[in-house]
Amino acid sequence: MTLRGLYAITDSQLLPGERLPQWVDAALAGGARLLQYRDKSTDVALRREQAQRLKTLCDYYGAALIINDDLALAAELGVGLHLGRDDGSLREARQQLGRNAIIGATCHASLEFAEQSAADGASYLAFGRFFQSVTKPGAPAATPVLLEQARKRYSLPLVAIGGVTLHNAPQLISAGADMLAVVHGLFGTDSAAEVERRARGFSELFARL
Ligand SMILES: Cc1ncc(COP(=O)(O)OP(=O)(O)O)c(N)n1
Ligand SMILES: Cc1nc(C(=O)O)sc1CCOP(=O)(O)O
Ligand SMILES: [Mg+2]
Repeated sequence: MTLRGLYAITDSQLLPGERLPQWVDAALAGGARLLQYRDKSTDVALRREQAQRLKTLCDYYGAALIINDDLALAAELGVGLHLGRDDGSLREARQQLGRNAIIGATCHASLEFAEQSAADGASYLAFGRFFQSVTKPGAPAATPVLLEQARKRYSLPLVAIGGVTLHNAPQLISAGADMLAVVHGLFGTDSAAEVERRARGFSELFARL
């Protein structure tokens, strides 16, 4: 699958109960290509059930599901994985999930992290945060210039994350982002129709720029 376009990321506080599948359905209907299940709870049964439900939705829309942090759950469902700097070995994850699995790596604002992640077998390199983030205000800051430098150095897909909105998205795509990873700027609304409208807006930017 081509890693380009909107990368939707879930948030358990923004999407409680039935809002999770409904808002995700809207994001996928609006064109999101990747969906990350990001849930920091320790309720294994609930996480398994929710991830399975999201996988069914992704399959329907032809999108790819990525699990945040949890190699065991990704392996159980046969889907992708996103790992941060302290979330375990990317090499081991690649070995376990196989060469075709999508495995993403957090690189913050560091080309050294990017170098290491590329060598360890990452499918994409994620940089951020580019703007003030409601979801993760303490994440280290990155700039579009870094994205331009990474673009020159890597042919791997580049993901931009952190405070991304429809308003600030074009400058990240112009700087070289292949995917925009978005939580609040996509799901932070009380209306599923608005989620779909935003998702379409992001998707159209990739068609245009
Ligand atoms: C696409 C993408 N990029 C970065 C992150 C952040 O991962 P991490 O640093 O491990 O932080 P948590 O998301 O686990 O809080 C991400 N999840 N997705
Ligand atoms: C999970 C996460 N990681 C980040 C990083 O910079 O590594 S920023 C972030 C939160 C993204 O949510 P929002 O779109 O609401 O800002
Ligand atoms: Mg993590």
